[in-house]
Amino acid sequence: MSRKASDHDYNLRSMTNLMGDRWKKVSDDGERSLIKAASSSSSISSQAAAASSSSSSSAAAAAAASSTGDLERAARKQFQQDVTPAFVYVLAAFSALGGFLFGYDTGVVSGAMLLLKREMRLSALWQELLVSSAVAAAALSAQAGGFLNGLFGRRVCILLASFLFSAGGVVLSAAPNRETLLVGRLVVGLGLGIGSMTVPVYIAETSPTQLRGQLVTVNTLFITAGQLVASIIDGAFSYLQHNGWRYMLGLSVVPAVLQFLGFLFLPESPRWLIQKGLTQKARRVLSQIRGNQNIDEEYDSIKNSIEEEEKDCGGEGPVIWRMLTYPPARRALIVGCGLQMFQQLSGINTVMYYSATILQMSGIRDDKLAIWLVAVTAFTNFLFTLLGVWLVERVGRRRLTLGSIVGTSLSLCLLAVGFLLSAQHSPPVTLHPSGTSNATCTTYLSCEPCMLDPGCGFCYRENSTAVFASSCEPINGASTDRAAWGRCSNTTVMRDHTYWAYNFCPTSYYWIVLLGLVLYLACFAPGMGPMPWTVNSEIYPLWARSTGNACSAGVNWTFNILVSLTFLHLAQYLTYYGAFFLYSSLAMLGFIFIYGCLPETKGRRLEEVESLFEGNLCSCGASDSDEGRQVEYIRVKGSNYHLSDNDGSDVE
Ligand SMILES: O[C@H]1[C@H](O)[C@@H](O)[C@H](O)[C@@H](O)[C@H]1O
Repeated sequence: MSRKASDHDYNLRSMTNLMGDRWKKVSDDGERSLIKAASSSSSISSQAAAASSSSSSSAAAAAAASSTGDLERAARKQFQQDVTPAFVYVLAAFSALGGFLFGYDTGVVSGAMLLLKREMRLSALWQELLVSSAVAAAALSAQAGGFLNGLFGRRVCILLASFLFSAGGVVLSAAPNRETLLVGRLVVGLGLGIGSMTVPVYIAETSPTQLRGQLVTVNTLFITAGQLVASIIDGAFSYLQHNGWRYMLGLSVVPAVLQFLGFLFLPESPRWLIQKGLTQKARRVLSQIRGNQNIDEEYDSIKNSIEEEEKDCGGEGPVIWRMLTYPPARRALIVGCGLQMFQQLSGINTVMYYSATILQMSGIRDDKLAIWLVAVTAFTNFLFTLLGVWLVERVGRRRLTLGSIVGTSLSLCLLAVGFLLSAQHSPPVTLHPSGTSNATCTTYLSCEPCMLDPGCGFCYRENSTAVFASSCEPINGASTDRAAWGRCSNTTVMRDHTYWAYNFCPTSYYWIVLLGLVLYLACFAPGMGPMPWTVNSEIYPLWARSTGNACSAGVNWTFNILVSLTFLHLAQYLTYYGAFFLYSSLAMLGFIFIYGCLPETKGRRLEEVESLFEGNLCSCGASDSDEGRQVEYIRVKGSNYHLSDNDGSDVE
């Protein structure tokens, strides 16, 4: 069937001629109203039908638009109004509170620990336990989340996660001793695991195709917002030496309760309902979240795909076994877990954690100021994730991830070069006091080996041109913020220009490291930060979606903990530059993996994505050419969408 453009239609073919290279144009100009849709003619017909059913306002809007640019803008705006009822945004926002809690609870603990270790006299082991227990619990509970999602649905799991976040927050803020703190962190960790795997799935399953990438990416934006707010709260309450940590850890209860209350009223995912045979309810929910659109086609497509899946993949045994033995699902699982693994191996959490030190290297030695500057790092991460939200539906997941990981790898190299130059020009130790309890520290000849020894720190004076009167001294017990004795045993910043550097060396190459840090965040945050979550929410067939996301979220948390726990040892054995060169090479490996294996899912219905994994695992990259099979539709002036294939011909 050939769709004719009405008199009022804007002819896409002539428009694209006018534009020359349409793809470049689309990504160059966000206002262009070319919206790509999947190639299935059925999906097109329903979208077009839906669009034509509410056309009167669009005519008025477009009539006012006189230039091509205005027409395109009007078309895009009208399209979004017609196709996306506000309810979808409400759903996404309440769900993404889970992302916020993810970011807040993982971010706030470092600031809380600074106060806690003094007040509760925590040993290094207990500090490590309190930080890592939540992440370890998350890695495990993500697996349980997969099972619970399949059994009770997305909504119940989000309710459970927000309940755990709230309960954990209350326990933490009221904790009388370290054992109770540990229980609180474990409860929060259980919430983290379940929430982190459920929220992206729920958003993906409720969003319309053309907005799905953006809305799921908003969840990662909320993660970075949570990290940003955590760093601000850490900064603010660090002045409250007594009980400040109770507020830091307890404040997460607010968004958690808000999410819990919201989800008492929000609906279950229609896809899960159809899978469970609750078809009437599913239709009601679909109508509710699709507003004035005709839902028949979407409903039928989900239902058909479930029936087909049951025929094709309805083998016996646990879902994970069926996934491993059914090639398309197995390939999707490898891609999903690989993406999450490479996200963490690119060192994001080390770089974020280490940013305070990098900033101290740049000459900011006041601890309080360094805490605030961590908020600047978190803000940069947030800002560039926002760029990712804007780019994901414009350039697609594949290109965004590839570009991001190349940039990430190069900026890690730059960071490493900065550290290498700093190490090569490390200031010498000029004073060697004798007769002290820790003889090893006093034997180091320069700052670099002294700084890399976890038991020692560098104490020095400096004027505008050089470092002098420097010594390597043991730390004061478990505390790393001052020396055990001598000039640096009082406080971190001395009045007479004597400084204590625990995990950095004074260097004039700090600007390279600082540049590396900014470039790293600018490259990582739009792509490698959000895309692993976004892609995982889309690539599994419905029967395998909960389990697939549970596994990949588990991989994310496991590598998160592995990378954080090994960083200091890595730095000790390989030095800082060695560690960052290693992360850079791992990111390069990640590039090869993504180039070979990640297909483009943009513009495809969730039910259509499985077909992308039907070839060989590493021929997915070829799916860039799938764009040749996609069509674009645009609605301007009148009531119809004009459909055109990539070669400009009308769609049959
Ligand atoms: O996608 C998120 C995000 O990039 C965060 O900044 C990071 O801390 C998480 O580990 C990651 O999973």
